[in-house]
Formats: sequence, C-alpha cells, structure tokens
Amino acid sequence: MNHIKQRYHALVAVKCLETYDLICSALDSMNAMRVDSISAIVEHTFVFTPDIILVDNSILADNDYNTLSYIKGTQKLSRIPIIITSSEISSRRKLLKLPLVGFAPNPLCFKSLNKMVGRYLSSSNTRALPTQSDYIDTLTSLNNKDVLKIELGKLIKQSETFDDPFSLLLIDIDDFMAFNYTYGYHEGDQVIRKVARCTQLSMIGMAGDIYRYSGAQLVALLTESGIEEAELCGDEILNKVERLDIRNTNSSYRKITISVGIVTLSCYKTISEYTLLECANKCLEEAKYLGKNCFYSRFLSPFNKPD
Ligand SMILES: Nc1nc2c(ncn2[C@@H]2O[C@H](COP(=O)(O)OP(=O)(O)OP(=O)(O)O)[C@@H](O)[C@H]2O)c(=O)[nH]1
Repeated sequence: MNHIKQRYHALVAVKCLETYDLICSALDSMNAMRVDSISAIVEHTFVFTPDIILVDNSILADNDYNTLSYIKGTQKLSRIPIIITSSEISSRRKLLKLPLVGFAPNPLCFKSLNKMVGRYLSSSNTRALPTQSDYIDTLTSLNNKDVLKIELGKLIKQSETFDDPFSLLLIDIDDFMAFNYTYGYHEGDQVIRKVARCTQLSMIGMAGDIYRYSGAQLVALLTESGIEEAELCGDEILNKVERLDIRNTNSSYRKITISVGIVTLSCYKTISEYTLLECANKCLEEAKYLGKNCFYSRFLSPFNKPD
C-alpha cells in the first residue's frame, strides 16, 4: 500500500443498516465508510480514494446515474470498481458501458458479493508504489498538496537561514458548494481549471509556484516576495477571476469570485508548515468575513507572531 493511501478502503452507499452489514461482511477485513447518497460519495472521494465503492440500488435516483458516470470519468477514480446491488441490468445499460462497474446478483447474498468484490479488486489493478503522477493533480495539472508541504518546508528553512522573505497565498473559490449544486460538478471542475489558469497568468515573471491545496483551494508560493508584491499578485488574481465573468446566481456578485488569505514571512525562526497554513486560513476567513471577492494579508516576523 502506498503512502497516499488513506483511512478507508471501501465506500458503501446504503440506506438500510442490514444491507450495510451484509456488504461489510463481504468486504472481509476492509475498513468501510458508510454514506447515504451518491453526492456524499462525490464529496468523500474528493478527500480520499477508496479501493472499492459499493452502492445499494435502493438509494439510486435517475439523475444519480450521471453522477456515477462523473465519478468514473474522473481520472483519479476511473480504476476504482463500483458494484451496484441490483440485477436489473436492462435499465442500467449506460452504466455497464463504464469500466469496472458491476451489478451484484439479486437477492444479495454474502457469498456471491464476496466473490465479486475479490474479482473486481484484482482486475482493477489497485494502486502500486507512488509515481511522479501521484504528485500531480490530474484536474489542474498543478503540483498537489504533498509537493506543497515539501516546498514549504524548504522555504521555511531558507528563510530561517538567509532571512529571505516569502509569501503564501491561499485562494478559495467563493460559494462553490452552491455552484456545484446549481450547475453540476463538471462545470465546477471547469471553474477550478480556469481559476488555476488565472493564478498562473498572474504569476508570470514572479518567482514561485502554484499548488492544488484541496477541493476548491489553491496555494501560490511566492519566493523572494515581500508583502507588497504578494498583495499586488493577490489583487491581480482577484481581478482576472472576476473578469472571467462566470455566472453564479448563488453569489451576491452574481458571478464566480475568489477570496485570498495572504501571509508573508520574514526573518521568522522556527515556524511549522502547519502554523503557516493555519495563519493563511485565518486570513482567508477574514477575507470571507469582509464580504468575499477580496484578500486579507498578514506579515509575520519575530515581532509579529501568529496568535
Ligand atoms: N466540481 C468540483 N467540486 C469540488 C472539488 N473538490 C471540492 N469540491 C467542492 O467544493 C465545495 C467547497 O465548498 P466550501 O468551500 O465548503 O464552501 P463554499 O460554498 O465555497 O462557501 P465559502 O467558502 O464560504 O464561499 C464543496 O461543495 C466540495 O464538494 C472538485 O474537484 N470539483
């Protein structure tokens, strides 16, 4: 098992506890997590990658088939088997065309399900040792959070040794949950890509890099940058995203906007990556509190420490 492997090995979407128990016994020693809707599967797979997803047919509504196709179309999840507890194959032809989607026989029995889970897991060629691609976010092609942590560690060390200032910008798309619900996850993915592109364009000519930090959040690290340069860059990204003019009826600006938390570090001894990210997160919360579509910045030095 590789190092990006996370807590749960299986995601089980069910309403009824009995079905959940049956599925869990068929999973042998796998550590399962229970959810009660298809959208909850999407939410959880943003955070961790299970080895298998089992869905009880009784929770599926018609439009859930599109969501399952979305899950299968995501590069990160395309090799994860999905087993649906139903034999009504005729109405599910669309899904059968997707790789690694199977239907457990009806009525559900422990033995057949156990066999099926084993077969699907072995054919899914479950993930091997981490490769270069494990450090690249497939949606945006940016480096991921693991690389950010490594680079941040290096920058903190350099700043301790050489007193070089650097800045971290935590960028978050505003009202994105509602955007996903209104316009769909596919559209949401496009928005994340476009915001990543705006951030890249705003950093042209500046030393540093951009990372996908989590779902709707990016981090820009600006090396050799004081607070003024960081604020100018933050302002530039805000303007570029606003000028994309992507409709979001859920936002008070009626369009997609971002909020940015900025932290600049100078001559600061012994600060952890975690404390720095926490501080950026507090600045981001301030920006949200101030009405979103703006930045909030903080300068950290030996005389101005985080709370
Ligand atoms: N389309 C898409 N959505 C994602 C992805 N990763 C996370 N999300 C969604 O991003 C949303 C983030 O919402 P939040 O940051 O919690 O809240 P918000 O609605 O943006 O509200 P504010 O942050 O207060 O503006 C959640 O609904 C996640 O499901 C992704 O890769 N693609």
